[in-house]
Amino acid sequence: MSRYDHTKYRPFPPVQLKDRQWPDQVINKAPIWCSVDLRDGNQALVDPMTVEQKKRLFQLLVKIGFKQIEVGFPAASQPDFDFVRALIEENMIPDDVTVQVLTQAREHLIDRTIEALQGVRKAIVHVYNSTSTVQREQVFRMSREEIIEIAVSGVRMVKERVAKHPATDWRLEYSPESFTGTELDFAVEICDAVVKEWQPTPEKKIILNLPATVEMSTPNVFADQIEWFCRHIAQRDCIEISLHTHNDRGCAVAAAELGIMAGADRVEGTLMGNGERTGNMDVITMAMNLYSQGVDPELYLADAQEIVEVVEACTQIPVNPRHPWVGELVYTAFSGSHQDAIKKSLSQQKPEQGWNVAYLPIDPQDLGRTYEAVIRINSQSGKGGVAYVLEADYGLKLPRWLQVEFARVVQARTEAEARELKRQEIWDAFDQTYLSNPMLAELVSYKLERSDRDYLTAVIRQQGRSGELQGEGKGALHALTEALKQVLDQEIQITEYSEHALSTGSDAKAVTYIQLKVGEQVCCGVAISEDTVAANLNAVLAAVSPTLATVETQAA
Ligand SMILES: CC(=O)SCCNC(=O)CCNC(=O)[C@H](O)C(C)(C)COP(=O)(O)OP(=O)(O)OC[C@H]1O[C@@H](n2cnc3c(N)ncnc32)[C@H](O)[C@@H]1OP(=O)(O)O
Ligand SMILES: CC(C)C(=O)C(=O)O
Repeated sequence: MSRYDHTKYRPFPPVQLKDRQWPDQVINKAPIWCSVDLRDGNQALVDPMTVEQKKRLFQLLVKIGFKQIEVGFPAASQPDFDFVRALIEENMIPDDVTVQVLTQAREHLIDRTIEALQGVRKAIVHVYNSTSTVQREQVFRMSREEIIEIAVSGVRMVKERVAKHPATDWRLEYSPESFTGTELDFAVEICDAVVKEWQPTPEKKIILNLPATVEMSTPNVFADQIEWFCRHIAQRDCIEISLHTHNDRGCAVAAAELGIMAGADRVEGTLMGNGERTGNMDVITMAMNLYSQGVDPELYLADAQEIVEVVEACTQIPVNPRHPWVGELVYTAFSGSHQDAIKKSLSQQKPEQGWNVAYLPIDPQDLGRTYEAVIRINSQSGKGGVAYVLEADYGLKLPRWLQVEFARVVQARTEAEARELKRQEIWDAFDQTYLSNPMLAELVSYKLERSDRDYLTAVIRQQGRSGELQGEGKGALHALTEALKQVLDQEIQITEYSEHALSTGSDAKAVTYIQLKVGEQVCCGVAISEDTVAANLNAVLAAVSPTLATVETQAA
């Protein structure tokens, strides 16, 4: 019999809430954020953070703008205790930041927790106990009443102890841990009992934190749980409802978002979602989701690279290159149709109309990323991407027909080498193909006499051989093609032509792109020169070079 047997699992029961209101809500302001990186994040690490690592991460959290930071479980270990002491004794906590600490509802742990907080200006003491059916029945083996008693006596112990330290501004947070696995009526009953014991006021609210300790359902069911809870809890005006979602099903952010729509005020989470098992709710993702909707997330995430570096250094967990908003590759398109759309959209942006770029939900520059990294070239890329690179880095605005031709050159290389081509390599390929190929014929000098017709005398060189061409026509280009017709003994027709300035100022250069039909053959040439006429002539010479090279006598 296979162990891979889904029938041993039961579906999560839906919440009976027919008139749910949350689906019509819109999030139009940031929730109260609380970082739990230094506690939930820390407790899930292979090697918990040292005091020094915790200090570094704390400073980053402050810089980002968190006003509430859970700094640890001081009764858990000496480093956790020492870190809280260091924050207080080294005066590291800004006036507008409140530190939060977690403790079980056990007397010796509460004593040690309060001891760690001696002298702090303000603090949130966070007490939890498990309330879910499975924990009550299998772990604690207690009745509902006994579980309520753990919570209420824990809160009472905190209340008695903090009363002895009136100089500190104390707040209480209570978590019915494993809320998602708790019957809703019981979650409300135990929280009502805690609220009654603590006696909060509308001015000094208690925080009731409803954790998806384990994510057990789709986020809409979690939102139903939150809306049901908010409707049934007593003294709602004295309570801040907080969420603490985990990512077991990969929906922690979605659950927190829907939970806010369902009436919660506050969200706990970690940077990049580090935390137990699949992690905590990722604050960066949720904050940037708000930002991308035009809502101020009230967290400053512009130094995304620094955030990634500090988190990686403190957690020893690398950030996935596909991580929402801050991953290395999340603003990069390799695929042709994406590149084409991004290139076209970017060129049409009007700041006064707001950001509206295909495939880029935000402007990467907001998070310190460059447009250069947006388009990278491999065998999935197309002409638009190649053209974008040449324009962004080298100012070349390739006409469409040349984009098509050069993209073939790049495609052949990426396929042959089975790898990405770096931007410099794209330029090198362009340069070698069109500009500095040793077999190209080039103009050494020219003389143009203008009257009703133009008379051109040009000295050219190709592969060490030089010679003179003479022709007349309407303009220099025409005169040169007429001269070349004689030499090559073939019809020459200019089928495409375009030119533009390459830079401005005294060192301005012109670039000419030309497509010719030489006999039945279509050939392209590109030339760059400070002299527009020379650029035009050289582009024609470049285009005819393969044919010219086969003519024995013409330039010898
Ligand atoms: C969902 C969460 O993330 S909750 C936070 C979890 N984080 C941590 O546990 C990290 C820090 N924890 C620790 O370092 C340790 O667990 C300590 C120091 C707090 C406690 O250690 P110990 O007392 O040795 O053991 P342990 O944690 O296994 O304690 C379990 C006992 O506490 C009881 N208990 C567990 N949680 C709670 C609680 N929140 N409130 C009251 N009692 C609790 C259990 O029923 C069990 O009782 P028993 O000894 O009678 O069987
Ligand atoms: C202590 C609580 C809030 C917790 O970490 C959880 O339930 O995941």
